[in-house]
Amino acid sequence: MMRVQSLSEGGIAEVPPRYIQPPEDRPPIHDDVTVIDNRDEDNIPMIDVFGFDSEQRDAVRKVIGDACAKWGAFHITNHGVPFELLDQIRGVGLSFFKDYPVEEKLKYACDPNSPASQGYGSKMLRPEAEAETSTVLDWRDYFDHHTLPLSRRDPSRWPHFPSNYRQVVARYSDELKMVAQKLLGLISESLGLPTSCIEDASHSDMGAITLLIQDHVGGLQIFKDSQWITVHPQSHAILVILADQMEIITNGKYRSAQHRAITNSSSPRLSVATFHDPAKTAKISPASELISNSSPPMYREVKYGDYVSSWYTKGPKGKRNIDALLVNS
Ligand SMILES: O=C(O)CCC(=O)C(=O)O
Ligand SMILES: [Fe+2]
Repeated sequence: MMRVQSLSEGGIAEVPPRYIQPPEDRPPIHDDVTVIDNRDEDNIPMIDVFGFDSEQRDAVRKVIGDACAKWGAFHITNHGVPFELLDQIRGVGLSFFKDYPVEEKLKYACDPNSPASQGYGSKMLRPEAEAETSTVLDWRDYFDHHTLPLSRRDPSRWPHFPSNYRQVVARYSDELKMVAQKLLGLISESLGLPTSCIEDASHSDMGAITLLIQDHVGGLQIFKDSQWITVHPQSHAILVILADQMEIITNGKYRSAQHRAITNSSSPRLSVATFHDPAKTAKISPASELISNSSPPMYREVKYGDYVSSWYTKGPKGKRNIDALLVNS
């Protein structure tokens, strides 16, 4: 089974064509470092959430609402997750990929035939896509963990190396779940919805946001106002990215942020993303409180599980998947 790491370390002179994006999807190249820089005032908002202190709630809710409407993504600080835990999760992740042989890691390989299967993987082509030369693969390997609800958590499926890996992943996912819940409450309230609205709609614990941290290498970009904005690494902040279900529930008032990660020719890069998703059985539709004659529903109702299936069939290109639910499409 192929992994990008084996290709990358195998002494090849050039990246195989299968991994190269078409010119229109590539960032411009400056001095051999493919990073677009942007002025500070254009950069993604940095929001102090003051430890989710109730005294600051009104003010924090307001800035979060603005960031959700304008950006669909923002950094938060004073989130309560210990810095040492952020460093530990990056540390065990990097060590897993860097310090152990691919053969050992393949013992945790994900099932290439089932979407979002837990384990060590890299994007591969389904047999029917092999012939389709337009399909581009991601130049990355990943490890997908199912962490919550606890009924889905089976740490024996997670790496046993480095030795603290499982313990750190469990602690990290528990902490990040609390942050996600607090953020979803604030985001609901910022639209005048009940605090629990987005949680209820999801039926499980979560709405639909991604919390991401990256290492010092950087390369993540967010698409805003027809340009790609580089998200500079902030070692102790957490990046919040609104996902598609949030755009549906808020009837487009808040947008899901299109994003991508670009590679460079000198350093490997690590990021850790936690995905907070509705239950597969949850029906997602615009919140009734946000619907009126002047603001008719923008999206049709969808069962989250069906949305996930269509996402894996079509792949994550652009916003195609959510656009399929537009009422006026
Ligand atoms: O590499 C990154 O930081 C982006 C990862 C990402 O967007 C994802 O896994 O959905
Ligand atoms: Fe993503």
